[in-house]
Amino acid sequence: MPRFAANLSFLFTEVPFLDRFEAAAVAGFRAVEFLFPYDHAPEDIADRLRRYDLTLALFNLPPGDWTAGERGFAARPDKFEELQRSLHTALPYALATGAKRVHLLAGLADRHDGAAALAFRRSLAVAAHFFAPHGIDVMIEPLNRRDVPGYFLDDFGVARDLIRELGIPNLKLQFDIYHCQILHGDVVMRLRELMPIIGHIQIASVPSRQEPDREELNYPFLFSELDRLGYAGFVGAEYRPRAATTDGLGWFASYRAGNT
Ligand SMILES: O=C(O)C(=O)[C@@H](O)CO
Ligand SMILES: [Mg+2]
Repeated sequence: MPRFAANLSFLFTEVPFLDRFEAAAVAGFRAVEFLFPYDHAPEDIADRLRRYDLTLALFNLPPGDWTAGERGFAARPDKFEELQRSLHTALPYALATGAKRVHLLAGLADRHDGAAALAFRRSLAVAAHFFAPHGIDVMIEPLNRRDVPGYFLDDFGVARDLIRELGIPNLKLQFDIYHCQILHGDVVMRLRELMPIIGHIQIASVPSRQEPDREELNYPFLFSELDRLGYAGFVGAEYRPRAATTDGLGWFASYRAGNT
């Protein structure tokens, strides 16, 4: 049975960020993830995790100025120093919380631009080697072009080839099923092919990015496929609830008891 993590940047937004940990625990989650913890001290986040007996599955490295549209800088040759600083910003959060996965955002850049491609490879290697001594895996996640126009990493095949070519053991794929379905479809065949390099999975309905209980994808089938494939990692619930978060947790009810 998949181990679900509530994404606290998307779910339980009815309450302030630090109160979402309790809300997730009360709803039956044993793990959480979120985009950015940087408005809070690492100790405050670690305290909430301890208090509610939650595992932090994943968080993102700093993205730059998110409200101004920045989406990271791994593929930005002009922002290599910022990328290096971002690793040092994130590390205390990972150490304080015990998180074993971080997501490295690629940034907005042309995938066919040679300098951007080179910068991306270098950033992946630098980030993976930076986190390796701490037992932390670095994820890269292809994002669909409709939600994030101009994002450098918008193809699962490109991500796969890069991870395989670089061959760094703690560099892995963040397989967001929502993005995969929009970009390529054929989700099950891709899960089967890519399982050896997948470090984290996320879910949402397609196309609305809401609860994984209707629309294009048959999530109960996908969850049992993850079991058949022996996936032992986390599945992040990264969707925008249609109404109150707790009203939309019907999809989770039958998994709740087994979510240890
Ligand atoms: O948008 C997504 O999907 C994510 O997982 C985010 O972390 C990208 O910023
Ligand atoms: Mg995602």
